[in-house]
Amino acid sequence: MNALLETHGLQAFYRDAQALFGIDFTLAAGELVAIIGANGAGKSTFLKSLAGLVRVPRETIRFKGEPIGGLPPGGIVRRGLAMVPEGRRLFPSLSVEENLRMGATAARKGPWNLQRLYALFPILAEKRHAPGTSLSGGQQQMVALGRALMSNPEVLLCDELSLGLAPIVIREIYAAMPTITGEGMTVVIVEQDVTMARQVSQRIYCFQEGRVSLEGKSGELTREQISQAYFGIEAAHA
Ligand SMILES: Nc1ncnc2c1ncn2[C@@H]1O[C@H](COP(=O)(O)OP(=O)(O)OP(=O)(O)O)[C@@H](O)[C@H]1O
Repeated sequence: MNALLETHGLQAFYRDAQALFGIDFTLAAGELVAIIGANGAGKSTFLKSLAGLVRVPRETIRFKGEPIGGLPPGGIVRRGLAMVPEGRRLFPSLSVEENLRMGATAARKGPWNLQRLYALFPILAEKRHAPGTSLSGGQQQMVALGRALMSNPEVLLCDELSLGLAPIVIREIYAAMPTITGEGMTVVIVEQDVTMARQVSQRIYCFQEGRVSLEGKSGELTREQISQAYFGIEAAHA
């Protein structure tokens, strides 16, 4: 596989506490890859490492062959990786449109602009002048996703888009993925909803206690393989 993004032996720490223990990961251009795993498995830490929010050694992450580990977050966005953080993190004092414009500060060229986003999520056009935090959870997630797209990334990193949302709203958000990937975007999602992860992704990595416990094509992994990798062998036999 020709890797667009790869990690080799990626380790990450919070002070003395180790959260990742040598993650090997590859992402080809145009793929949608899902990372699943139980709470505390290290999924968010992994995405944050890719986005420059957790400092890691330079050589452990390569984007287009160039080492980018530990670069400042702004430099990583300018290179073409954007993250949709867990919990949306909108700017509370800004309107929907102002929140979206904040994503465009990296000034990368590409197909995404306000007009395209409003076509993707028409409700955001209706609410463009409302404070971002006055929206429903699902609408806020659309703003968070839109804000990341406004930087016209090559790789979109999504941390738990479905967190706290009703199933119908989760489906609505994920319905936008084919349009997003149709533009040639490469996507990594962290997703607790394993059924949704299997449906939307081509490949899955399962993390367990800071390590990759399973990797494979989403359509080929069995439920048993996934639950063993997710919960650990003892729980799977319990
Ligand atoms: N800011 C932090 N300071 C110290 N330890 C942290 C911090 N953030 C995460 N950790 C620890 O790192 C490990 C991995 O956490 P992480 O949030 O990456 O897991 P996760 O798989 O994303 O879980 P969740 O689904 O709950 O978000 C856990 O042991 C967690 O307690």
